[in-house]
Amino acid sequence: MMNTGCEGSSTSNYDPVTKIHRRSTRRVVEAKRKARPELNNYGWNTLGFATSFDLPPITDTIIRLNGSEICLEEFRENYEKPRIPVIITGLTSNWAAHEKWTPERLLKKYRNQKFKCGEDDDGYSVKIKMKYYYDYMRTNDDDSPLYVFDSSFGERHKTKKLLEDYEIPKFWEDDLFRYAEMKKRPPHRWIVFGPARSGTAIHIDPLGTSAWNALIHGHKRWVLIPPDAPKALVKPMKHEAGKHPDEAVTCLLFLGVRSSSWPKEYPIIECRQAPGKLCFVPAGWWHVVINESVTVAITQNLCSIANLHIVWPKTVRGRPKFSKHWFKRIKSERPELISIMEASEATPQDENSSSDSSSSSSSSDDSDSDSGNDDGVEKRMQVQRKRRHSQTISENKVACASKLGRSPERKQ
Ligand SMILES: O=C(O)CCC(=O)C(=O)O
Ligand SMILES: [Fe+2]
Repeated sequence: MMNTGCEGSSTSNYDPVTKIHRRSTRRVVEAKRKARPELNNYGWNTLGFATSFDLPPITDTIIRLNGSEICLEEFRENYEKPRIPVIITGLTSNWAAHEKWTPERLLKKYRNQKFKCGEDDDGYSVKIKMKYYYDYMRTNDDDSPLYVFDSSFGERHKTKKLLEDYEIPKFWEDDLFRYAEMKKRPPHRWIVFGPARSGTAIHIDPLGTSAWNALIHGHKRWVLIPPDAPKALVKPMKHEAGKHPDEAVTCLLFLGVRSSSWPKEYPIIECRQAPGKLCFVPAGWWHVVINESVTVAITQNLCSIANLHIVWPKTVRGRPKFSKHWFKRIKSERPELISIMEASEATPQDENSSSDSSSSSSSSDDSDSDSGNDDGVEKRMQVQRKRRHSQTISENKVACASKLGRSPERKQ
């Protein structure tokens, strides 16, 4: 493990028991208090997942493609339009990120830069310096650790160079949100890094967008569930969710419990993602993602021609002010698309859309997430504002965990 250097340069700052610098401990404690105050008394490692949480063996059922062998039209017709999730190789081989985004190199270069690792109760970002988070990533034993999920790295002077280390792959260059003014458009790109057991709870991405998620370092496990699966099937009820209702670990335990009775009409896709592979999540698909180890990834959400008919009505409902601005820009830059937008408003909504308030995204506010919030729907982190449940179901969880460990039959 690399020497992170002494904060304050005094060796007395180094705690040989925790193997981290004392200031890291303090900063992490502060971030945790703000991001998840409901765990202050309960504790972050109470469930012992660091030693007991095992993912079941995987039956990897996702379609894999070599992106360098297919053209945009093929991708659009065969995968994007029919909304089929795929893992794509061959799109990131020339990215500098593969060299530059190891945890160690990120630490070295962005040591004193702050990244967002949560939101407080009032919706403000909780940020932590890379050097403290790095210590945390390599030493924590939390059940569901803090996760860096930062959408403004590309706008900050000291971190915007990260944009040079990757490029938008050819399949998603035509993101129609790019016609909106940068300051007005919804958050659309995130650098994401975190340790084992961190991840993203089950959600549908906001505003009917699709997403690509390119993994640079480590391994992720994905579970993807078709858009028409009812929320009650995919999400744990409050009484089943315990202290981590909106965490990836809980969702995976819950889906494991459900595996034997899973209805065949909603076939689950599971996969393991390795570095250099990119996961395409079509509009409307539920997904839960867990990191098997320390991972570093970049993800972007977009509106393409293929999902404009889904995105537009949701944007009108969810971001009325922005939608007016965007409509004007599309009208002047891509007038041929206006008919798709107008027709979509008149057509019945996509599968989960009546409940899509619920389905929508990581924002995962059950009451409404991609509707009714016109000023900053953050893809993942509004989840954290909803974590105010206090049921104790640890016995249930232990039962779930052991079942999950034995039961790989989640695939259909
Ligand atoms: O890498 C992850 O944790 C998943 C991210 C995700 O699903 C999202 O950004 O919407
Ligand atoms: Fe997502």
